[in-house]
Amino acid sequence: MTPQPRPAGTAIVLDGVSKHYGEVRALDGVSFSVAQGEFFGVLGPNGAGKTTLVEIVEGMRKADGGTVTVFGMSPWPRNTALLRRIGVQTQTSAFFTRLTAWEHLETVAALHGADRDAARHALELVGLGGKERSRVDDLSGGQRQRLALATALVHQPDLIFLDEPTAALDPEARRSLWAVLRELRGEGRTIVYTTHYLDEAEALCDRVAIIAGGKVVALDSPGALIRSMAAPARLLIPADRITVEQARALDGAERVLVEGGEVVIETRHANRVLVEAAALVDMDAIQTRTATLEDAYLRLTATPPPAAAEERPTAPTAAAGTEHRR
Ligand SMILES: Nc1ncnc2c1ncn2[C@@H]1O[C@H](COP(=O)(O)OP(=O)(O)OP(=O)(O)O)[C@@H](O)[C@H]1O
Repeated sequence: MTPQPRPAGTAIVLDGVSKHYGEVRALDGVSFSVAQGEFFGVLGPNGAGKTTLVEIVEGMRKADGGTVTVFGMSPWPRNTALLRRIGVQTQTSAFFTRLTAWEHLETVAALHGADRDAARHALELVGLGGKERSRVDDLSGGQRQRLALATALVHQPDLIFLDEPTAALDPEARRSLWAVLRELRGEGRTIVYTTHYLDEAEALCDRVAIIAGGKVVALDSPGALIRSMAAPARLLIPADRITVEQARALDGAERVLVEGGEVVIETRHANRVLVEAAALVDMDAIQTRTATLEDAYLRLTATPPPAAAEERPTAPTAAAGTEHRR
């Protein structure tokens, strides 16, 4: 995404933050900071500790150890000076369901001490301008998601927490919400965004923290993470155009798989393999897929197989270096 000028300063600082629930160590010495104006993603498998982390920063949970500051203040105990600077959108956002979308937002704006113009701005920003007279009850799932976002934005907070804001949206609605999120970033707001949609994190985030087992296992821009993991590119060639043996013989081919009707060649030297493959197959038949954040994420969060598994007899495998997936 195009870099935008950022407001100077740091929005969030975490230093050695830990949290236990009984025996469960949900967070274990988490330290990082988020700059003002940054679009910051928090990624990780189920149970990694993302919600716990975000709730601690929001001031909804107390950490057991370490320190947290948001705009230089501690969010715990509940800090009312911070509340007006923070907007929170969750999967379970509460609505005044019997009101219209406009009445709902106007009410939320009034509770925050914001004016009607702010409510109007939030409604337009999320693309619900045409639905202001619809009752909240009558909105579709996607429209409710947008209203949840508008509700989090109505008081024009400096720092916005988004929890899977595009969950359950159709592809077109997702893309149009991406434009809204980019606009928020363009306004210089800081965004902390939790998601399992890695394509979305790659498209939107300046940096992402990948959390696994309560620890930060990686933190960088999506591009830098992809490069640092040296995840291979994939060349896809229809299986009726090239044999697995021919593919394996190409200089630079590291792994060859058959997926559906395609021979898939994984390589960190895509150009070299492409030139070689083009001598055997029409170039138009070759599709190239470069590595994505999802590839890097899967490598970073891969759980090693249990030790006992090594002692189990191994199942017969396909030819070395070749795997078949269906
Ligand atoms: N209130 C709680 N009491 C006990 N254990 C909890 C509580 N909340 C979370 N945990 C545990 O703490 C760990 C981290 O949970 P958390 O909800 O922070 O993970 P998460 O990354 O947000 O997961 P998900 O992606 O599934 O929402 C998990 O093992 C979870 O079972």
